[in-house]
Amino acid sequence: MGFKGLPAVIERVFLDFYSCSTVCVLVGNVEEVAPQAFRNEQLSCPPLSGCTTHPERLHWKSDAISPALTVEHTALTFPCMLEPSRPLQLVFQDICVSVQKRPILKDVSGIVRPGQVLAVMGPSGCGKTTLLDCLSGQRAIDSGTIRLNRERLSKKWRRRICYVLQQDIFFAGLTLRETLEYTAMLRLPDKLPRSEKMRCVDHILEVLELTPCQHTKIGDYLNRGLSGGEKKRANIACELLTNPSIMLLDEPTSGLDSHAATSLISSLQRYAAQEHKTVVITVHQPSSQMFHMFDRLLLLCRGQTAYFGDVNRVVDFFQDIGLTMKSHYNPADFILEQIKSSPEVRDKIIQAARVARKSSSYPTELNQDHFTKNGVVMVDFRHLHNLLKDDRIVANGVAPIEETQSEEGKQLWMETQSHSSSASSDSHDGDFWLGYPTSFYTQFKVLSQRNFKEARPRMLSRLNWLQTIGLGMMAGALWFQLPKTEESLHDIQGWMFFSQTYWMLFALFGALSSFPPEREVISKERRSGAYRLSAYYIAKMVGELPLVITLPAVYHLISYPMLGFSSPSLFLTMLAFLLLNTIVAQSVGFFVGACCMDMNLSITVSALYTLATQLFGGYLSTRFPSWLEWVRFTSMIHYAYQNMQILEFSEGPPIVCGEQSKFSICTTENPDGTMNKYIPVDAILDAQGCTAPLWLNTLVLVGFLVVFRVLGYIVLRYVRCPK
Ligand SMILES: Nc1ncnc2c1ncn2[C@@H]1O[C@H](COP(=O)(O)OP(=O)(O)OP(=O)(O)O)[C@@H](O)[C@H]1O
Repeated sequence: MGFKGLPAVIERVFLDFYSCSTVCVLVGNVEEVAPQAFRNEQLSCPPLSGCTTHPERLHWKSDAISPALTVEHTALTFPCMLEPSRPLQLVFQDICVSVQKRPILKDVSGIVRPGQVLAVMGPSGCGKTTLLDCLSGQRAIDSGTIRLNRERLSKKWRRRICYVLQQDIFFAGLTLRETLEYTAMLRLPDKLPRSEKMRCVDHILEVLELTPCQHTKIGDYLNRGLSGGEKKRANIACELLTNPSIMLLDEPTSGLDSHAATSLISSLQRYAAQEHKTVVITVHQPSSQMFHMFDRLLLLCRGQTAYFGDVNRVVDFFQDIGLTMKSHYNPADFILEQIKSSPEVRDKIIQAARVARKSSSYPTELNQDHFTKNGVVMVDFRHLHNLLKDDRIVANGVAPIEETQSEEGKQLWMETQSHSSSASSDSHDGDFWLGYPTSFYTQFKVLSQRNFKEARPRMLSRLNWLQTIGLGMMAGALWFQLPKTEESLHDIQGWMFFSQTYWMLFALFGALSSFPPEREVISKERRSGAYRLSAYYIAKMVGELPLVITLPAVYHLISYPMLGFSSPSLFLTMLAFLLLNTIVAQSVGFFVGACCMDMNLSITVSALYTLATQLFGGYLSTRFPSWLEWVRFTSMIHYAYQNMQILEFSEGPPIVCGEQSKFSICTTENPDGTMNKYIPVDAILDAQGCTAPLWLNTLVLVGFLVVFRVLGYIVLRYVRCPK
């Protein structure tokens, strides 16, 4: 097989700005030719995966044996080596949803083809968001069907559908670019090199005109960052990155000025047309210019279809039932006014929409029996097929369309054929679309980096540094160079108890407050199938670890030597135990934060627990009513405090007995007639009614750590899982 001249063609294709996403149509023996061709050319970017590793994805004409290899390309505008996403036709039939027996959607049907934009309009509360929730698979429907091409919507499609929510949910402290970079690292497949992922980010920023503000923080109501419109576009940008087949956007234009809204819809419309995406947008009151950018319109009225069809025919539809629009009037305003005018007019419109369903121009895919007639699947793939033919788009699983008698261009696929083609398409891109896009390791790495970056300004804020240094100095000054005598014993224990309690509560409440804002982002990302919960959870623990131990370490560094430094090894051991206790308390904070959706409730629960754990810690009181004795064993401060005492009093300088000692060991003579000069550590602990050794206390603390972290995971996994 000769392919002289090919290098130039390939080079041209690949050096094009859109090089790496160019869909190649190789006509020839692809198994032999393509890999060799791509190998021979030292391409500036790794070869298109679809061309090399998945030859079946190519538009393949085995009978077209050409002496020269022909390479054609389409200007798909995704500038990186993403898998070409398979165009999907979205068909929903007779969707019914009710909440507490109140119908929210009633027999709502529609169809959107690849390259089309469907606008869902209607008065507030008519069910637009509910419909998008259903189409994204995030809300169960009572009856009806939702199909992508010919297959019913199921969980496996979730990564092909992107759902841009009405709310803009982000980490406020990250910049726009950081947000997009982390999204790209998490949601684009591992086989794409980092440089390619960054190219995708650059491209999306450019397409959505976000480049000038890429280094601006997202911001929130306290710290201003991106404007409302920029946040909206950032929201869309995050979803676009994954190159989905279907885009659902809930009111993307709300809060934007008329120009920004029109320009956004225009970008989306161009994007849908060029890249054959299926787009559904809910809008409230579009301008006339924006209205005409949509291809199809679904008008909802109290959960029922008031119109479904071409945008350009809606005015005629209203005219046919005697509702005439004045010239130069915005059709969007006109139809919404009619729908809201009076119950009679409303009923008339809904009735007319029902009649229209029976007309011959109504899409046949929306007929009840379309997908099941005679055991065959009838799909109108005319549009898809034309796209494939005209634009040389090669879509996974759509390529082997066999044209039968093409009455009105309809394709008749035997069930068996369609299934085999589907199976192959699903299997060859299964890793990306059906499994997670990235490995556990990548998810863990990226999420821990993101967690560190996001949490650092919060946990190591200037205020926290000031507080820590001030507190360390204050504690050091208060307990400065205490003599190791029985008279000072209570004060030394005071430093230990205070240091333990303060840092444990600091970590607990820190973990608690980090959860509510983070949970929204995590739920959104998990719903879209971006990563495993386990990867997030472990990454959160690891990413925040250096942050949670920094301040207690600084405090210890300042206050402990001021208290009285005896040896470096004791200093380090005390530090290690202080940090262990802090991490244990953080686990409790994770658990409570995961359990309680309500911040007030979680603060109340934590305050109760921490007060109890302090009271039973062994410093404030050593005598407990017998029926409350057991509570001290649930107090993490009890174990932490015991450990500090064991270390300090056994490894450090011994405590000299007081003149009028309350310890019997100091007042009782030894058998050899001598008196004890020092108070042994056991005697100090005995006085508090505790004698557990260091290893046992440590084991219990580690048990607290493991149990609460595992419980936190179980709660997030099974109780607070995003719907
Ligand atoms: N989980 C729910 N519980 C109770 N009512 C609900 C629930 N979900 C939706 N509804 C009700 O269903 C109706 C449709 O809500 P939906 O959010 O879909 O409307 P919408 O058309 O998107 O409104 P808007 O344009 O104001 O955003 C509303 O009356 C809403 O109160």
